[in-house]
Amino acid sequence: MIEVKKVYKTFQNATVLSNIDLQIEKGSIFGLLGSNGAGKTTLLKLIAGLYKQDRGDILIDKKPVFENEDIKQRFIFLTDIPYFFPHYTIKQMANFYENIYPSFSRERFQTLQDVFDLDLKQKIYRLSKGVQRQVAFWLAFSAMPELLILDEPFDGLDPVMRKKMKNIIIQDVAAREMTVIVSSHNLQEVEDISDHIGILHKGELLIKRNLDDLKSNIHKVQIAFQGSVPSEMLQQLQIVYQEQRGSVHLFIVKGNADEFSSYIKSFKPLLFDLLPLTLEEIFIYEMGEKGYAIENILI
Ligand SMILES: Nc1ncnc2c1ncn2[C@@H]1O[C@H](COP(=O)(O)OP(=O)(O)OP(=O)(O)O)[C@@H](O)[C@H]1O
Repeated sequence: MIEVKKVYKTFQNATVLSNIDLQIEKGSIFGLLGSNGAGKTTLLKLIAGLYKQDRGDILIDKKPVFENEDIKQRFIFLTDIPYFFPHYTIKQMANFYENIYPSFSRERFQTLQDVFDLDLKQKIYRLSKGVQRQVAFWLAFSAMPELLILDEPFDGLDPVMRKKMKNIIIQDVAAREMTVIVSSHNLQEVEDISDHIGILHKGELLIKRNLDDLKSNIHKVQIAFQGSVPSEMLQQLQIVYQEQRGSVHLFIVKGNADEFSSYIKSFKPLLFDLLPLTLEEIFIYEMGEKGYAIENILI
C-alpha cells in the first residue's frame, strides 16, 4: 500500500504541493488528474522517491520511499519523456532492464513482441516519439513491476495502441495485483482504467474517490407526466440538478437507483428513463461548487 501523509513540497519558496493525503491500495489503478502545472509530476516524483518532501511522509508498504533502493527495484516510473541511453538498440535496452530489475521476464518480453512488432536491432533514438513510448511500455511491462507509475503515458500513442496498453495494464493488475498510478489532464483518458480518481488543483488534492461508489450513487433520469410532476415525489427525491425540455423533465438524482426508480414508478409517469452519467458529469453535479472548478480544469 502507498501512503502519502500530509505532504508539502516547495520549489524556490513556491508551494507546489500542499497537505496531500492519499492512500493507494495494492492492486488498484489510481488516476491522478489535474491541469498543466497542478503538481502531478511533482507528486509522482515524490512517490517514486526522486524528490524529497519538505514535510509529511511517503511510505510504500510502511517504509519511506526516498533513497530506498529495495523499493526502487520493485517499481517502474514511466516519465512523460521516456529516457533511453544514446545509441542503444531495443535489445541493448532490454538487457539493461534485465540487469536492473530482478523481476524482469525474458519470456514476457518475447511474448509482447507480437504486440509491439518492432525490430530489436533498431536504435531507439531513430524511432518516432510514439514508437519510443511503445518501447518504454514494452520494457516496463517486461520488468513485471509491483508498482507502475505512469506520467501522461498515452500522449503520442495512436488510439489502437492506447487501447492495447490499457488492456495490458488491466491484465497485469488482475493477474498479479500490480498497482498503477497514472496521471493525465484528461478525465476520459483515465476513466476507463482507473478504479480510484484524485483531482489535483493548484497543488491541492480537491477530490479522491472510488469510482464505483461515485457511479452507483448518482444518476440521470428523464421523466414525463400527464400534467405536472407530483410535488410529493420531488420533495422525497434527492435532486441535485433539474431542467425541463418540453414536457420531459431531466433530473440528476442522488441515491440508490433501484429504490428511487420504483418510488418514481409508483407515481405512474408516462415516461421514465434511467440514463448513464459520464464521470465528468458526476464530478460536476456531485461536487457542487468544486464541480464547477473541475469543469474548468478538465477540458
Ligand atoms: N524542479 C523544479 N524546480 C522548480 N519548480 C518546479 C520544478 N518542478 C516543478 N516545478 C513547478 O511546480 C509546479 C508543478 O509542476 P508539475 O510538473 O508537477 O505539474 P504537472 O501537473 O505535472 O503539470 P503538466 O501537466 O504541465 O506536466 C509548476 O509550477 C512547476 O513550474
